[in-house]
Amino acid sequence: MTDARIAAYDWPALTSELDNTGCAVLSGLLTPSECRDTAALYPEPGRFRSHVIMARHGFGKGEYRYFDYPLPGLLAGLRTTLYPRLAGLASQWNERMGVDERFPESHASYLARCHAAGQTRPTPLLLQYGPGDFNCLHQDLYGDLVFPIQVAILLSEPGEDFTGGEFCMTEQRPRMQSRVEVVPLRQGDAVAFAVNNRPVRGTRGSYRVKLRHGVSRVRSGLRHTAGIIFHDAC
Ligand SMILES: O=C(O)CCC(=O)C(=O)O
Ligand SMILES: [Fe+2]
Repeated sequence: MTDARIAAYDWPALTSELDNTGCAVLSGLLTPSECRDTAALYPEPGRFRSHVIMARHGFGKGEYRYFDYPLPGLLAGLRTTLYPRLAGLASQWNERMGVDERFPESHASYLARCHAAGQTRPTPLLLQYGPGDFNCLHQDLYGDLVFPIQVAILLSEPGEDFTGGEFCMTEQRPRMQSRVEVVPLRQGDAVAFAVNNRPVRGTRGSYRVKLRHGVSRVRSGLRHTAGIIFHDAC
C-alpha cells in the first residue's frame, strides 16, 4: 500500500543526507488517517508483547508497547519496503567502520539471520507521551545483531495535538564535544537515523561517532510515535 509512496522519494538525496548528517526526513510518509488509526491501536489488547513504563526503568517518562507478530499490515509493509532502501548504506557504513557484517537485500533474509542468532522477538513499537513526558537519550540495541539505521514516524500533529516533544539526536565524537540535532517533524513524517555508530569523513579518513536519540519534554497534549527497528530482539 505504501510501496509506491516509498518508491517516489528521492532516495539518492535521502541516502546522502543520512550519510552526511546521521538522519533524513521522509515527509508525509503516512496520511493523517493512517496516523490516527495506528495511534488508536495503543490500547488494544492482544496486539503487543510487552508494555514499558519508562519511569520504572529510568528511561524517561511516558510509555511504550512492543508489537507482537504478526505486525499490523501497515507497519509490516513499511518495515519490508524501507529495509532494502537502507541496506546499501548500512553495509557501506560497516565497511567504512571496519565491521564485518554486510546486509542482505531483503528484510526476510535479514530477519532469518536475526532469528538464527536467537533474536526472535519483534521490535516495532508504539510510544505514548502525555504532558511532562520525555524520552531520555538512548539506543535501541537488543542483541549482537544490529541493523545500523532505524525509522520513527510521528503520528500526532505538533501545535495541535501536543506542544514540545521534539525528536532529538546527539552525536558523541571521539575526544570532542557532542553535537546535537533537533529534527522538526509534522504528523506523518518519518525520520531515518543511525541506531548506534556511524562513520564520518574527516581529513584523515573516517572516524566513528556514537549516536543517541530521544524526545524533549512534551509541554502539553498527547504525542504518539511508531518506531520501526529492523533487527529483532533476544
Ligand atoms: O518518540 C519518538 O520520537 C522517539 C521514539 C523512539 O525512541 C524510537 O522510535 O526508537
Ligand atoms: Fe528509540
